[in-house]
Amino acid sequence: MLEARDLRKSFGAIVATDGLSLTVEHGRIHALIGPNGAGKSTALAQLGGSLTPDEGQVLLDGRPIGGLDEASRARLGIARSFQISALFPEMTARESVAMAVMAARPHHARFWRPAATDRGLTDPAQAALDRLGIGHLAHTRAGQLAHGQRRLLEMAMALACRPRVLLLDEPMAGLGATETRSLTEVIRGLRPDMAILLVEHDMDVVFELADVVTVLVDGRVIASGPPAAIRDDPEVRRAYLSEGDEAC
Ligand SMILES: Nc1ncnc2c1ncn2[C@@H]1O[C@H](COP(=O)(O)OP(=O)(O)OP(=O)(O)O)[C@@H](O)[C@H]1O
Repeated sequence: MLEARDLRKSFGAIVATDGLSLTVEHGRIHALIGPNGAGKSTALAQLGGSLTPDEGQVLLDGRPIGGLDEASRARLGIARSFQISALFPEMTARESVAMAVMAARPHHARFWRPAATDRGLTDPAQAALDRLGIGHLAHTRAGQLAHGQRRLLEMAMALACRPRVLLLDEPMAGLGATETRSLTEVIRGLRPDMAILLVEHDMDVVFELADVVTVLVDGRVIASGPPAAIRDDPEVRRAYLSEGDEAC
């Protein structure tokens, strides 16, 4: 569904993406792992459209989308977790999600109608909050939510756009054990409906959820395949897994 073909991206002398090719398929969770600075976030940014590759192609359903910006890709169904810190803390959870729904609509000539009262926006927003188990927080201001609740709100905002492809950059970062458990179940529940690319440092989560694991080191793919094969791959163990979590 979403494909990267031979992507290359450098920042000065740093080669952050060095010929990355991967395919994220519908109904599958594809994890992208690797040590610090391996190029995971840079790869995600190129797929999401916030960063332009120096070379290579990004394709959705076989069609090149490299010329589209992040907003245009979102309208095609590629969602990325929003950064809640960039939002207004005064907005309620439901208003925040309603804004995300509006932004993802192809024809959002709705500015004359407040997002907070437009049922066409608030109903899907409430449904997304309910799906993540935070429906009861609909009228709580984003700035008053606990960290774990904010992460769930970010996810609700991404889901409210009914994405076909979901790009997740470290969704478990900063979550406690219980929150990690519940977000893992949420992501598992999304699998049948979309293609998911997951960048995550928590290896328990990765190996529990992923159908395919791609390992990046210095911007290059050193291995890609089913979790069991990746876990046993000697090069992966040497480069990454055997170094433990502190190598993440
Ligand atoms: N905007 C930028 N300008 C300069 N260098 C950058 C920029 N973005 C990333 N880099 C560099 O590119 C390399 C890859 O970074 P990236 O953040 O993609 O790695 P990562 O695998 O996501 O790391 P982490 O696991 O620590 O988040 C690193 O060496 C990083 O310092």
